[in-house]
Amino acid sequence: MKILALNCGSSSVKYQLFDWDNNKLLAKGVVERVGIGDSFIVHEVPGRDTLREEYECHDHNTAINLVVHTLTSEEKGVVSDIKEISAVGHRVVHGGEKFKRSTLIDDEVIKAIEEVQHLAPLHNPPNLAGIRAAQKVLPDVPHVAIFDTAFHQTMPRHAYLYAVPYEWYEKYGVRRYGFHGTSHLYVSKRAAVLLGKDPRECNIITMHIGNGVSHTAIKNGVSVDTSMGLTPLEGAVMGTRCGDLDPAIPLFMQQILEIGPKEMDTTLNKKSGILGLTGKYTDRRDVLEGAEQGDERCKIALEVEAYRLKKYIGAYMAVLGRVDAIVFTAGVGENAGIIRQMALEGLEELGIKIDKEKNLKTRSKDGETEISTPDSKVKVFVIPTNEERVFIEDVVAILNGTYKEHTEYPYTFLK
Ligand SMILES: Nc1ncnc2c1ncn2[C@@H]1O[C@H](COP(=O)(O)OP(=O)(O)O)[C@@H](O)[C@H]1O
Ligand SMILES: CC(=O)OP(=O)(O)O
Ligand SMILES: [Mg+2]
Repeated sequence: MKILALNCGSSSVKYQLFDWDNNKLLAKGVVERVGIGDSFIVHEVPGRDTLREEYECHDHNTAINLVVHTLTSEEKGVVSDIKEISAVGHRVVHGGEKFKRSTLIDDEVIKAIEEVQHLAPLHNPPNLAGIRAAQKVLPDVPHVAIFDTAFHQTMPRHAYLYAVPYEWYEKYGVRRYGFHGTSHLYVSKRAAVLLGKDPRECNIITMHIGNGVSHTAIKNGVSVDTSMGLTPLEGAVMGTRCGDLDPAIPLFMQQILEIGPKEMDTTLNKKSGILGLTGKYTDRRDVLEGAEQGDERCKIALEVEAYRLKKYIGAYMAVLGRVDAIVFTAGVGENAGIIRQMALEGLEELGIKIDKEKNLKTRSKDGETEISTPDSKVKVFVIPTNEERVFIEDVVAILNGTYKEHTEYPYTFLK
């Protein structure tokens, strides 16, 4: 059984093709700059040279066709016929309150995803475009939706409710949903394996720091609080998103700048965060280099980002009471030792001690690594995330009728 995992972002399509029966990754890759111009595909097949090819993709439909063409092409491909693909798993960022688990896609599911797409405007529309395009090229196989929000549906109401008129929740679904669920699920379970414990006995803080950034407090294996909210705009400082803010600021600035809510929404989602603070960069590699060369705005951006990370660690330690481990993951969390150090320094009294040298050296390519000292009460791990692995396992479990709640261990990566 060969399963295709698709993660359609606003301007990219990430994919993995996995041979389940032989437990083997056949290929993975990404189409970048979809709909922007100068798009290209990076296609990796284990044991072969990585391929990078320019190919203009004006929309997600073209990008999905390119992915399928690349996977089935004679010289670059890994399957000879598209019919070898048995099912497709799609990341869907916002599932609202309706989806507490992964679900086989039908017209009703698509309708429900459409109904909440205004809550994740950067994410759900491309997710839907990806589903439609993939259904067109693979009409006869099951397609499964895997929701970012599903993992967080265990949050208690005191964590997911905002202190606004209660009818906003009842009538309009205004509450905290949380995102990056498959990443928080994957790395927290892997942390339990590293701790040698049952995930249901572990209290873990997961720090997903990529372009989008979110943190989760996981108590006895389930999400009890998370930093993103109604939309993926709340919480940490992100590449282009502001994160936590005095809610008066947008109203105040809308009046001063004489702009409407749409423009404000664009500013907070696309022109804030690291980009807003530096005025030029979103990629932390650029920011780190800038800071090293003395650029004051890059230094400020790093300080603000790291300080916010530290605040969430403190908050979630209070939420959990006892913490077994803190996990850093995603592009920045896995690779930027200096940002991890800035977030963790000064927390020794709280039982968090870092091996400074090891931390600074640790990168994604090193695999799962403990960066705390042996006498640190709280273990700190860098764990490369693998959201697509969760998609694939959910698809297989749904097809086999063995799908269970995640606390009941359907996942093979727990071994
Ligand atoms: N070596 C590195 N040092 C610092 N940051 C890095 C490094 N490698 C990648 N990143 C950061 O990771 C980000 C992308 O992370 P990723 O998890 O792939 O995000 P997303 O899935 O949200 O696109 C980049 O914007 C970049 O800032
Ligand atoms: C929800 C979210 O922010 O996702 P990403 O990090 O992929 O942008
Ligand atoms: Mg991501």
